[in-house]
Amino acid sequence: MDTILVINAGSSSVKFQVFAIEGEGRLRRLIKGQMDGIGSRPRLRANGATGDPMADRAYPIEAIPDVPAAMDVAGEWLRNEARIHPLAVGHRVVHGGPEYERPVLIDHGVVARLERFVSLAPLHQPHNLAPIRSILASLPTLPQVACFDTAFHRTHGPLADYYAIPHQLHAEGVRRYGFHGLSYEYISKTLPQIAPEIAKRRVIVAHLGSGASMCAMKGGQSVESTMGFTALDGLPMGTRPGQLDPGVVLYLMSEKGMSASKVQDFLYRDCGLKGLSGVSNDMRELDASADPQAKLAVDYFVYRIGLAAGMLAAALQGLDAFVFTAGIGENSVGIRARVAEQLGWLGVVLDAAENERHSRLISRQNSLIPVYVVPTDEELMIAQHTLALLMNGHSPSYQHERVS
Ligand SMILES: Nc1ncnc2c1ncn2[C@@H]1O[C@H](COP(=O)(O)OP(=O)(O)O)[C@@H](O)[C@H]1O
Ligand SMILES: CC(=O)OP(=O)(O)O
Ligand SMILES: [Mg+2]
Repeated sequence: MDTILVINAGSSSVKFQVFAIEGEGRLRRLIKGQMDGIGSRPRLRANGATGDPMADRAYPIEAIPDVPAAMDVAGEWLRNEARIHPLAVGHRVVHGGPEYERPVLIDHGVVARLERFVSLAPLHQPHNLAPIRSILASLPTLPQVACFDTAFHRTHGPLADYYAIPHQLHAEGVRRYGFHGLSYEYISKTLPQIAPEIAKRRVIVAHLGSGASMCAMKGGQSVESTMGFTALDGLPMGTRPGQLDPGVVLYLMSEKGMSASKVQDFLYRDCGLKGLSGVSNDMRELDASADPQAKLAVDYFVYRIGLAAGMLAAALQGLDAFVFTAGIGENSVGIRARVAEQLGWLGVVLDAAENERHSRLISRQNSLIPVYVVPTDEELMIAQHTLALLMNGHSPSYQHERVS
């Protein structure tokens, strides 16, 4: 059977899926797995096509200290236990820089170009490129496809793409790229099946995971996002601060004597929920904690989502729906309830019972803005792009007409 393997390394997880290629370019999911809880409670889980469990193993925190260790365990399981020999491999690559506005077949030249963005996504890009390089070395003829977090946002107009800095820097690539694009693309493709009329209008999608961002969509296209040049900006995250006055960085360097690489490590690994709470980067542990700093960190997370919603609603000049997705958005009843409360001034009225049930629609009938929970599937998007490149040699660009 011909299969496609998809690898998605996030900041606290390594996700993978295997799809069978069926007639007329259809895909059927065979395996869905992840090694998650990196840095808190590492756990490998994999399920087969019908949700049947194939693996469920917990590891001590020291056994899986980081993403490369998680990647090794997941890779070993796929090779030695699941015995996967794919026809092609699709990879999530977080940063595509200014030149990649659609998925691309990988060769050594592509890898070299993507290496240039390692410093712009140090939590992700090295881990995205490591399996690509290792497959290129061991199986050089196996087709590999890179799918970018940044590509979906290339529909942004200039006002959403520029910083107020000299133009030359924009020309060099210092732009507001935005991330989590594969997740937003999935929501954009799925929403027309859930709410066809609303999907054509103004929607805010909140991707709340270990990394977190929000996207303003008009007619299914991205017009604005909370993330920018790197995945540090916008909402507070597991270990990243979100929006920060650049003066804080200057202070760390000039007053604290921190080098650029120390500051980088600090901003990517020691801030966000982890830094503010001093307890954990994991929302589940913060929810369960009685520590007042843990409470402050959760309050801050909810507050900043509310602020970002105001900003994105302004970008859209109104709002027709709000969507929750990703680890926290799909699973945390409490965070969803608190965010909905923050959105009360926009006319959001939560249905507490539907929220508890994790229903697709969690707002009441009299809510001015319907609120949805849509589980994301970045791996399916990657598999579809990989198959499209295998079959036609190209994948659709997002650079359709700009939405004004
Ligand atoms: N039931 C839950 N309640 C609260 N948070 C949860 C729950 N389940 C998962 N999460 C959060 O989701 C995060 C992982 O989200 P995910 O989208 O998988 O992240 P990433 O892809 O960035 O690694 C975890 O860090 C955890 O905080
Ligand atoms: C870009 C980013 O933050 O990704 P993740 O949420 O998977 O860590
Ligand atoms: Mg993720």
